[in-house]
Amino acid sequence: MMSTLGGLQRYFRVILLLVALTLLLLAGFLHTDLELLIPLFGGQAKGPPVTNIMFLKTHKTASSTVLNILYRFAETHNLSVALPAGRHVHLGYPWFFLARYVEGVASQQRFNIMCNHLRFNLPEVQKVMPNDTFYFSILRNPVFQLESSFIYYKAYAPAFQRAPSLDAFLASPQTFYNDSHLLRDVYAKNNMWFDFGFNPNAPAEEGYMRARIAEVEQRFQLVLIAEHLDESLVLLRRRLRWALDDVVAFRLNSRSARSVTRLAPETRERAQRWCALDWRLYQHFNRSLWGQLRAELGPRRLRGEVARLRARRRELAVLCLQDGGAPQNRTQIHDPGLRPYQPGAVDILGYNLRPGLDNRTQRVCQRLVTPELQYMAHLYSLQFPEKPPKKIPRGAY
Ligand SMILES: Nc1ncnc2c1ncn2[C@@H]1O[C@H](COP(=O)(O)OS(=O)(=O)O)[C@@H](OP(=O)(O)O)[C@H]1O
Repeated sequence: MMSTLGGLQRYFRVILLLVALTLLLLAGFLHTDLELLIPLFGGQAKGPPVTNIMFLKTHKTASSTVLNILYRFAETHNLSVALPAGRHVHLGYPWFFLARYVEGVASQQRFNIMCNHLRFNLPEVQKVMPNDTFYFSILRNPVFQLESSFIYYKAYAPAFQRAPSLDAFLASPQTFYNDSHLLRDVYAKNNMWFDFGFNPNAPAEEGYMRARIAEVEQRFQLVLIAEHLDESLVLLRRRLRWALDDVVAFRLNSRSARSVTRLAPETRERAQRWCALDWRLYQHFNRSLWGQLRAELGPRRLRGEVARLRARRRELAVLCLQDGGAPQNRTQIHDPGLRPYQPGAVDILGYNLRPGLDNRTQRVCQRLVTPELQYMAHLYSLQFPEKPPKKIPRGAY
């Protein structure tokens, strides 16, 4: 009798193992999102997808790539976006955000998604966004963020105009940077700190920095890190309970290699000291991201999720993009609607779509590669068909 029971138990274990293996194989074949199966085994992913979201779009931090994710989600789910009013292309930046910078704010109670450039000002944001809004942002290593800003805003920021190079600027920043030019020079010092609504010229005192970082931590449920964008997107996806395809994105708004300057070690150290507030902010949230990843996923699961995200991105690149998926410079992008804004002499890269795509695929692919300004103008026309369409500033064409 005992041996018959033991035999039956073994038999059931083998059957269970076979069922689990079959499910895994099927999921692989059908590209099924395994997390959809996780609730069956008592895992996470409870509740509907999060649809009320505020993304603080910091500058030169991969934020246009994240914005594309949000615009696509808004468009495919018919959600309202708090877009800049009238002919504007951002929400009052570099002034503190005010609710009246949003188109239609008087007639619409609240919006689902807010993600255009603004300087963070919580009480005014709360006038536009619902109480249960998910707040998140993104930071990048301030050394590379500053290097990117220096080239991108060279012709615009007085501090950069006067400096012959970033090396020269950082060797003697006070020669070029003047507090009284703050509005145009916000890109020249602690720009991410400024975007969060803080004073970029404040002394880097420990107590002050700690207090401001605590404020950010209290309001923002997540801060992504550009150097670890895929890991960040895995976590974002978990928090928002979104599908894998919702967070897959191509790299947008990147410069050609010829526009990127290699920095000497002493220039990097100077940049860290010059942007000490940003440096502290970045270090804190980089540590915090990895702490959350360890606690919520662990290294094996994280590796798996990142691999799936990258595999899907490669698949979409093969499906959608011409030229083997490599980003192209402005003269090589055939469709003006896909050509990103080009400030000054910088070469900002974009993509060409593969010709002959069927309508549905074309729509999916086009959304993935539409630059920020063109996408904003498109959403604006959908949301406000009665208003004159947004004009894209010169430089995009
Ligand atoms: N996926 C991913 N991973 C890492 N880095 C990325 C990614 N996507 C964009 N980028 C880089 O982000 C820079 C552009 O940042 P933004 O889009 O925030 O710029 S902007 O403020 O909206 O103009 C720009 O940096 P630079 O090329 O150094 O200028 C992009 O290359």
